[in-house]
Amino acid sequence: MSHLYFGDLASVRTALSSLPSVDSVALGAAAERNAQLTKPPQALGQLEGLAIWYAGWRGTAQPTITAPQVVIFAGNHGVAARGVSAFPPEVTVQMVANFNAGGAAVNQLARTFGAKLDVVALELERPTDDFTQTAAMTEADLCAALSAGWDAVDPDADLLVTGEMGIGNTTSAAAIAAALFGGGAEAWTGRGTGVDDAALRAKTEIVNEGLARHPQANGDGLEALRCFGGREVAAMAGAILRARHLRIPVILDGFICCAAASALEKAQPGALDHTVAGHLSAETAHRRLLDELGKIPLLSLDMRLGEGSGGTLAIGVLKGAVNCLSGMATFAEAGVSGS
Ligand SMILES: O=C(O)c1ccc[n+]([C@@H]2O[C@H](COP(=O)([O-])O)[C@@H](O)[C@H]2O)c1
Ligand SMILES: Cc1cc2nc[nH]c2cc1C
Repeated sequence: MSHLYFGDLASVRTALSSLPSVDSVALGAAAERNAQLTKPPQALGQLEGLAIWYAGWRGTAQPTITAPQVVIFAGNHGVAARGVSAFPPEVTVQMVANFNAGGAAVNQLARTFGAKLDVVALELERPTDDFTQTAAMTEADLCAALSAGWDAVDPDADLLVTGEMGIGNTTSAAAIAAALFGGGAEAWTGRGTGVDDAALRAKTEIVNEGLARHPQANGDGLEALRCFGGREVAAMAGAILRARHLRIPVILDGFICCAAASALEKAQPGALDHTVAGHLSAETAHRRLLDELGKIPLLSLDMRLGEGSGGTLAIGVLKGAVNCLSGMATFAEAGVSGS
């Protein structure tokens, strides 16, 4: 096997405990610039804070977004054999082919907003173990998935969206969220790709079985990732962590992406300060998860596709916000009278 960035969980913990923080000088300079732009105070609403946040992480008061990267991680889940999805597990590899051929929704959205799209398939022929029987992953599997995510981030990107494809992964995400935030399986289990009422009841029971089998995952971000999977979920966490070390701001996608991000936040509070929530998914527990993370979604369009689609759509909002901060004239420059 080729060299892994994370050889063991101790190295992951080291990466989590050495996070760079925002550039407070750039943050202050961006806020000062924003206050001088030709608009009534706060008239651009949430776009103002959004652009200032981006400027702080990029270390400049007049940033631009010219190299956004979308990465879609794909993985298969042992628990999918329990009938937790409305679709069969082979859809994961079939959709990877569709991403690579340019035929998926996220391909169109990435092109619309000038983002490059990378697809990373993670051992699709070797699903994780069924988490009701045993941990979804070994420590070595978890380190490999986190490393794949870490390695997938382009150091030259100036914005990252992490997305996923994995039949069964709303079951995995529900278990992670329940382990990290409590409240029981009922609070976190939803319809995913669209299961009916009977399948939703069975899915909820499966999440409960998993929680009962892995009590040591409660409140423990890395252990929850390992026990409940999947590889694509852990890889998103690895990518979000790498982006932090590179000071690349991240737009989070839907429920599964936010479950992955939650593992980082639990392991190291503040680990998501370089991220924003791209959208509110129609997966019902996403709102609760965003509340736990203290994130306000940029968009709310009843999307529940995954594959980074909501986060990618939000690139347009962030680009608009940043272009206003960096491109607008000040009152003095434009000769416009202030209040
Ligand atoms: O992003 C979301 O909030 C989201 C909500 C529901 C479903 N999905 C996508 O649907 C798949 C998981 O659904 P399921 O029913 O197989 O667990 C996976 O490929 C996700 O990308 C994604
Ligand atoms: C067709 C299909 C496309 C997807 N894209 C992300 N998750 C998905 C799940 C399904 C079932």
